[in-house]
Amino acid sequence: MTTTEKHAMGKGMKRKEDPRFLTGQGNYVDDLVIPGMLSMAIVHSPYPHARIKSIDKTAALAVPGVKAVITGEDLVAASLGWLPTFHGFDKQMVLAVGKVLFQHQEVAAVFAESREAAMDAAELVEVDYEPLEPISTPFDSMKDEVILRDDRETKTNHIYHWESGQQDETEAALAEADVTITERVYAPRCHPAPLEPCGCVAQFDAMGRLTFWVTSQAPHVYRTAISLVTGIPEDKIRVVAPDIGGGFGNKVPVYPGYVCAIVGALILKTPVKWIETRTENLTTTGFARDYHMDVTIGAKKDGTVTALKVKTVADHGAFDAAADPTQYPAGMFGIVTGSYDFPVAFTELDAYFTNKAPGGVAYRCSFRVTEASYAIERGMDLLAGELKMDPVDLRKKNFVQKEAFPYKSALGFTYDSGDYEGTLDHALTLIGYDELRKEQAEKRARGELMGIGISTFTEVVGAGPSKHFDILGIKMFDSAEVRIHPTGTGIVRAGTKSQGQGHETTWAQIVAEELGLDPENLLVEEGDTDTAPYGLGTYASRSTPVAGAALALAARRVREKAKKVAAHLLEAAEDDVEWKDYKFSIMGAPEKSVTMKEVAFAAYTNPGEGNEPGLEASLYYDPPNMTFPHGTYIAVVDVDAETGEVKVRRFLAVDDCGTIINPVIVQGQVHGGLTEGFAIAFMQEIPYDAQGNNMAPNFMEYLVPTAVESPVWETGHTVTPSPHHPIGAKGVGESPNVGSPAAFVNAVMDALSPLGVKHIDMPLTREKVWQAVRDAQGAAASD
Ligand code: PCD
Ligand SMILES: [Cu+]
Repeated sequence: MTTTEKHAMGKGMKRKEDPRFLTGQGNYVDDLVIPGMLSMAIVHSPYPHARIKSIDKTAALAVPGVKAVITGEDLVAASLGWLPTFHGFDKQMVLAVGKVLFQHQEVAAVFAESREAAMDAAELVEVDYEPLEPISTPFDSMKDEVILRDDRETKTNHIYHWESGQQDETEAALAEADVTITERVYAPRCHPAPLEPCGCVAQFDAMGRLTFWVTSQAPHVYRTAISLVTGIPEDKIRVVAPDIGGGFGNKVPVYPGYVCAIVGALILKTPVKWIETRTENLTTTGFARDYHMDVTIGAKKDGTVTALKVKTVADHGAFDAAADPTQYPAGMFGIVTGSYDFPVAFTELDAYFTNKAPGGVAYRCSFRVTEASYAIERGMDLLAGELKMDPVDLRKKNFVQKEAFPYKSALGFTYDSGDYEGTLDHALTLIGYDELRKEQAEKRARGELMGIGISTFTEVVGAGPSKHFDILGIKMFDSAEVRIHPTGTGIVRAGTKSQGQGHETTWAQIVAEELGLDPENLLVEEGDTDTAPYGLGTYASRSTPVAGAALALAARRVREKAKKVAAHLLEAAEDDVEWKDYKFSIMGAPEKSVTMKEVAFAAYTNPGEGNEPGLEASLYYDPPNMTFPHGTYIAVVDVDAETGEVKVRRFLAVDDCGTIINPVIVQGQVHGGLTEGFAIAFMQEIPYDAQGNNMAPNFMEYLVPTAVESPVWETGHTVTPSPHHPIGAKGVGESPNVGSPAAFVNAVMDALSPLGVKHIDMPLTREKVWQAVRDAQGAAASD
């Protein structure tokens, strides 16, 4: 077996990056130390809503080692008071001016010789606040009794209205339906909480060129954004994202701290480092979800669905800093019809300001896909309950059929491919569904609460075709560069940036497969804007669908060039040379062949007359469509009626992400995402009390499950390639987070259904489950 075959596509090659991580030698932003570097700390507002009467820097400046304190007014004077938000509907204050709008909002920045001095001094910045009435729900906000943003012309807390689909037809179909269900389901405000918080180092060199090391999922977009905000010419900016300890969508937006660090480095003429604390990460940077969704489904008696309506109220916090593509304020929420063939559908959304932190990032979700998937998968279970049908039968009855692809959904997406029933059947066999239902019936007869929850989700990932998708006007393509050295090794660069996903391995595998080289000897480099081709970065599971395609096509371009050199070496006409079994050979005479390694050497030493020397290519890829991964997830739970405790006894995830590049990495992605989905379903929320206080500002309140709490994950897969992707691959990183919350909740609701409990909003904490059981028993007793 050749090294290519050993490590090629579909093989579970060990992750090339792991030796560095496993031996503690990763290179994170906080590892960077530059002589003379200052540390920055931020002053945060204790109030969710207050007028700033004055700020006194005197005491802070007196702390030994403190070099400067800047406030919002200083930034406004330098025309740096506001940041553009990604989709361009709003702007965000860098440091508060006039008013603070959420608890923990950034008010001032302190620069000092040590982190300790900066933090001590931050506590001594005296801000005189006049507290104002806070608004902590969008339902209060929509009354417009208090207008939160006086900087905006429109005197309302309403940010925007978005809708999609056929309203009249949907209403008519719902009116005619034999059965309808309707339920408000809430996707709670949660937080990606990467283990490494956000941070940066800003340094200007003697020529005035800025190098900015930062925890960024999208370094090129940062470079452009920094240039647009600060006026520094883009060629005078280098953004470097070194190793990143998890991103999960949190490291897509540009944050106020970054602007402050750059300003500090500029005025103090010395490098500045800023590393967030855990509390800063949880309270000020991109939250996720916070969607209140009214789901209505209409169906015939036999279970055939006839219409879907979803009306959402979205809480965007103090600034509309949601990280969504420009033309998609509610992201890809239009995927809410899921895996089901709805003849008509209508969805609308209204977003409001509140005195809560800004964000609305795509936490392991291709922009609001998790919310949409949760809404439809809960809705289908509620409908099954209403019709007294098995949720499996109801789903099978309504699946988009395998033959129907490409399938145009009622909300306008063209699904590329899928085999929903095949995947579901595979999952039912793997988990032994019929046996489980039998066991459940026996337990129910004994009064025990066992539940089985299903989610058969469809996702949309790989933004995107540039005619529809852009961020700040920058089209969402991606890029790759492949350069092969004389000895047949090489360097591969892409516009993406791994935060733990394993691109150093999978990108090498894609190129190795196309070129017949050893992926161990293809160095993958991402994240440095001085060297990587321009790309939109890694989030929304777009890297494999977009950059993965660019890599395969760039490698094929290299192969085309190599073919000319091969023809020269084989003394044959180019047309008589073919690429087969990872080698160039003469058609009909396979014994005459040359390897890519031989061709690479010749490309630099003996390319042949008229052939361009060297062996490299770069390519920008604009995908024709997105990819639509799907899966069937099944959770089995036991609920203790006495304590409200839920035990996830089994959890099976069968994913279909098209062609698999590395099955071990895919399995790791699924395990990680399921653990996050489990946390979201059972323990994680960033709640605000009625006074606007953030009630989960640290890991004592915001719970992250360890291996002890997490269930054992069972996995499986089916393979339905994407027809338009050069290697047939779809994204997978987000699927487990998108598909699992509904499976967990459906399982708990199935367990509680004998008591008549229909729905509980996440997180399904012991208290909530216990309370629901008690309420149901109380209601039964008083009947
Ligand atoms: N078919 C297939 C697919 C895929 N793959 C693999 O897997 C991974 C992933 O992929 P994707 O799906 O494409 O994705 P990406 O783009 O790369 O990434 C992103 C994602 O990813 C995930 N995962 C992870 N992991 C880790 N470790 N870390 C992190 O941070 C993270 N994050 C998360 C998130 S959240 Mo967003 O951002 O929210 O939107 S989105 C996201 C890579 O490596 C690849 O290559 C394979 O193999 N095959
Ligand atoms: Cu989302």
